Amino acid sequence: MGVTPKIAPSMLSSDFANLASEAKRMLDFVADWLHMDIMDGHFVPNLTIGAPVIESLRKHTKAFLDCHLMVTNPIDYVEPLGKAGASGFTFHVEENWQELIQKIKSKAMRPGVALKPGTLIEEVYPLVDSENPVEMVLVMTVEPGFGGQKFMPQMMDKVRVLRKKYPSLDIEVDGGLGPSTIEMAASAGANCIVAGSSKFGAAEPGTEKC
Ligand SMILES: O=C(CO)[C@@H](O)[C@H](O)COP(=O)(O)O
Ligand SMILES: [Fe+2]
Repeated sequence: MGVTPKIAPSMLSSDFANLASEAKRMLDFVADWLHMDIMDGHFVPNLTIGAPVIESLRKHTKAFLDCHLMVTNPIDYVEPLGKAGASGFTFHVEENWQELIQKIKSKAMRPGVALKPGTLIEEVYPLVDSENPVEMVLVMTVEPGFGGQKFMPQMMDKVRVLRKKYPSLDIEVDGGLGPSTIEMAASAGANCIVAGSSKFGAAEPGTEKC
């Protein structure tokens, strides 16, 4: 694509007791967006944060809060997250996507759809081709649920196919991205890179964008 990808540190790897200062540290060094993983302990076997935490963080930053919903019934989260100040609302492919997209937009958030490693790429086409489309596709490069897992390079085929079909779509990759994998994702066509453990584990998260 030839553009510098956006970097979205996953706050899941931050020190939650110091969320505001951790966010500031990332924004000062490297972050374009802050990636917020919302997990309900049901859709995935991990429980993280919800609207109250987004609301608290919003008081400390104007940054784009890129919320990745790993929950059963994401529609129940639209209103509270909209009120809390979320910027992006990315849900995993599900049947009632039309209503979901409409509701997300009505709360002034940016809708996105996420693909687990086992989800076929064809499943997102209707959501991107719709008259009321999602504005981003998130390609998961690990199984959802936890930070610090190993990048799955075979997911780059999905990124390449999506980039070819949708030249101006935002394509985000999420899971196991770091110095040795970011280049592979960017050259496949990803223009938003989520990086959790690699950024928070680094003494210096780096000033480079990619
Ligand atoms: O959505 C998820 C995990 O389900 C991610 O956003 C991870 O939190 C990314 O962390 P790293 O793999 O970069 O450590
Ligand atoms: Fe995520």
